[in-house]
Amino acid sequence: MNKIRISAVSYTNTKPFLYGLQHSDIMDQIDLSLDMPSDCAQKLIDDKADIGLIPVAATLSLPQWEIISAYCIGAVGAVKSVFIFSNCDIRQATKVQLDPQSRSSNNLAKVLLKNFWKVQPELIADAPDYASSDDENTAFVQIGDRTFGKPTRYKYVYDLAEEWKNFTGLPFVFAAWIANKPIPADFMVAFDKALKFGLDHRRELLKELPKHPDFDLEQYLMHNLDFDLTEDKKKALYLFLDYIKAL
Ligand SMILES: C=C(O[C@@H]1C=C(C(=O)O)C=C[C@H]1O)C(=O)O
Repeated sequence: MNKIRISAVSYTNTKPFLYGLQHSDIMDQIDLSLDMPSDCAQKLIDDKADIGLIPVAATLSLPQWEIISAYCIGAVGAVKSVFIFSNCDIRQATKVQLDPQSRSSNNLAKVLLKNFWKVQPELIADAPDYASSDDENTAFVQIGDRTFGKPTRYKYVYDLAEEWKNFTGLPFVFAAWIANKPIPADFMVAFDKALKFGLDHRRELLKELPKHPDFDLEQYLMHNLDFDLTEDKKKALYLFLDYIKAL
């Protein structure tokens, strides 16, 4: 049988899932690659992967897709790794530079700017150095491990999962395990069992991970990230997709 090709996110947020997969027999059935989120999405769109932990915003570019797991990369309140960093209040920003590695958070920023903050800064998708600008009124989106320790460096810091909660009262789903074709049911059961093993062993995993001097990894993996794809998170996911379609 051909191996099932899986693209997972290469950030710390996905380490519990990797721990579970690497401690299970399912590794023999899969061909696993670790990619930045925008590439996870592109691999599923180009049919270079069968399953991806993809930014949920990218489902809008897939002709066929199905959620195949009860787990996700989500948050109920502040997530601590998805931000708009700014030197001015976001309502005064004239430009917002987007993170090329992101699909969901760039869209979340757009949804919040339009519907929550009700402002229309210029959105820049391909800034040569998107995370730095001399201009006081240029803000930027950034996701993942590159944000660790950064919130103290900016005058205005917006945690986008927290702002979404302020806006909608709902949790948020950044990425979900999505397939672009039917996947055998017995594989899905074994896959979720492996993911759950990883989540249940986060304390063991934490002992293996390098320490960050200015970031609380334990708080992040145990509390800020919320991995259960609950009914409320699904509701938030479909609401988010509706907001993106209306941009
Ligand atoms: C919480 C995070 O969620 C992520 C954000 C994503 C996006 O913006 O497209 C995609 C996958 C997740 O890794 C993060 O990266 O920090």
